Amino acid sequence: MISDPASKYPRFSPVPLRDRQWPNAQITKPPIWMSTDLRDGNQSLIDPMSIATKLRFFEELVAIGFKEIEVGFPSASETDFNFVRKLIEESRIPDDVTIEVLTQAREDLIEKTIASVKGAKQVILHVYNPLSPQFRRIVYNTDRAGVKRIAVDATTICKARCAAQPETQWTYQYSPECFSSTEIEFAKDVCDAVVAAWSPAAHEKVILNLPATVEMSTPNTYADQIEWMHRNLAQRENIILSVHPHNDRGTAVAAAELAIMAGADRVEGCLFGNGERTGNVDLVTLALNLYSQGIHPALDFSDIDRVKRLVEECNQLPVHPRHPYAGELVYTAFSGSHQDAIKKGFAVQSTTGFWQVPYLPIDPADVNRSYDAVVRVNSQSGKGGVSYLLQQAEGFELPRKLQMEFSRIVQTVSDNTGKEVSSADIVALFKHEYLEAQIPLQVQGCKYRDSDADCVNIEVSVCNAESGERAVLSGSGNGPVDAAAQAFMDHCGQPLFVVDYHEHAVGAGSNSAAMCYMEVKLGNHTVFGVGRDGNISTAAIKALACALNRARSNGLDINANNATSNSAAMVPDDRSKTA
Ligand SMILES: CC(=O)SCCNC(=O)CCNC(=O)[C@H](O)C(C)(C)COP(=O)(O)OP(=O)(O)OC[C@H]1O[C@@H](n2cnc3c(N)ncnc32)[C@H](O)[C@@H]1OP(=O)(O)O
Ligand SMILES: CC(C)C(=O)C(=O)O
Repeated sequence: MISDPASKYPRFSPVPLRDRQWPNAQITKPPIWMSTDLRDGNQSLIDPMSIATKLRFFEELVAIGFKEIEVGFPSASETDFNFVRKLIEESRIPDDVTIEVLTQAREDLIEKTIASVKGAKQVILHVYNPLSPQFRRIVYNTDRAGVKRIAVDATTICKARCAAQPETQWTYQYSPECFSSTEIEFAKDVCDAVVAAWSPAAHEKVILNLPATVEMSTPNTYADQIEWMHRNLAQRENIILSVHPHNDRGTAVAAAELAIMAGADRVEGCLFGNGERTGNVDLVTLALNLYSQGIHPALDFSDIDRVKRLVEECNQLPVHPRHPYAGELVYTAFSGSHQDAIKKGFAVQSTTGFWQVPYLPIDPADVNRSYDAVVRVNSQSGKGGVSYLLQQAEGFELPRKLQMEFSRIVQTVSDNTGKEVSSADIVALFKHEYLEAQIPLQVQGCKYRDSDADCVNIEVSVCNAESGERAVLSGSGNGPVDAAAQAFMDHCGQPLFVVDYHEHAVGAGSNSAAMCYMEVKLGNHTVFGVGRDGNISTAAIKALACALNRARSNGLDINANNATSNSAAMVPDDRSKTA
């Protein structure tokens, strides 16, 4: 970098438009879309597409809903010429789709281009030449009159050649290449002259396409340029005003949107922003930006991954994982507060009414992306994401404090591995930490004896999973949980108090089970236990046993084999069997 860029890069001069109207405008309908994937996109590829690949892409563009498709530069390559012939000769162009072909403003190239589309029902013939001072001076060594003459002469030639092929319905398109860096009055002068040379019939319109061939200014400046042209062009009523923004500054989408607000009727671009250098404006983003504002773009991206796969295969270029609406990671939240808000958003989101899930501008389902992939967990994640995935995968509804406890366990794993923790990993961790925490105490069953409304007497059969010893623990209380707590307290020799518990069913019908999450105070320790069983009381008793086991594995001194006055001592396995 040089210390004074001002000595190397002149600042862009704005156009004189003080009473600009576009800042107050709103976009209320989609523009006319024109896909130039098979021309501007194709010309920028490392390996340009074969005829077969172009055909696949063309068919996808038709399926998406494009009605105008620039299919190539037939005078530049045999592949493009033959591709256009194939489309026409094999009747592959639907009646409501117009193909477009590009040519330089040179007679020989115009002739070849017109020959390439012989037999087509309707064609947009697109002619361009650069007008800017830089190109006049450096590339073409001519003056204003010189480049204007090229444009007007080419238009006159096109007019005559098209008239000789009347079976085709022609639309003429002229692009003053480098429009955004051309003196604006001069660009208007050439465009007016071109339209006059074509002299459109009453029902006919000429497309004037004003490219930001290289994006050189902030998008508001481009919008000023478009509004200026919109207000000053001589035959505006006979003109479809089109824009063709490139993305050199990374603001092509904004430039296109502001240009529509400024009066543009039509946008040319490529899917996912392919194109020369940093690309053309991304039509997927533009379309889905409209969609997110409640305006149907008239393009179908309801299976965005299918479109993305096809474009990646044809272009041999990947779509960035964070590409708006389509990237692999864009319906994913890693950070805790985002996951929390998304989880809460899904909980309040109903099937009707406005979309209101925070952090997700559109419903992923609308582009056939799955909710399952919405939340992913790494070391930046919090309880929201972890518990969301657990709920999605297994239907477990963890109470808040348990969510906090378990997310710390998950975070330790992700900190240690430095990697994302998958949904399957989270389920396995949860099962290992809680549902399989059956050492030493494993609940085998329970019985109630002589119980009434005020007092439940319970006998819990347990087994020491390490030694195989068994015991029956007895307790009494005002309900099954209270009675079981009493039995376990006596057994482990520690004061035991159930702080909180939460239950719910998972699954349905014969596969349904009860889940119980229990917060237990053991001595000075608070610990969670989780139990799952077909019987709701047994699930609670298993949760209690789980809490004891976890307290012990966390270092709390619990004598699992403790015998007290009202509980049985553990006995070896065979003795209990024979008893
Ligand atoms: C911004 C864009 O993306 S524009 C589209 C760019 N795409 C392409 O160019 C597609 C591939 N192009 C090609 O293969 C070639 O350029 C061809 C086959 C079309 C033409 O090749 P060539 O005849 O060798 O011409 P080339 O493109 O090098 O241009 C040379 C001449 O054409 C003139 N020329 C270039 N562009 C234009 C234009 N748009 N209109 C009129 N004349 C032009 C130049 O002034 C130059 O003239 P000179 O020989 O008198 O100095
Ligand atoms: C031919 C024109 C429209 C072009 O591709 C450009 O200026 O980028």
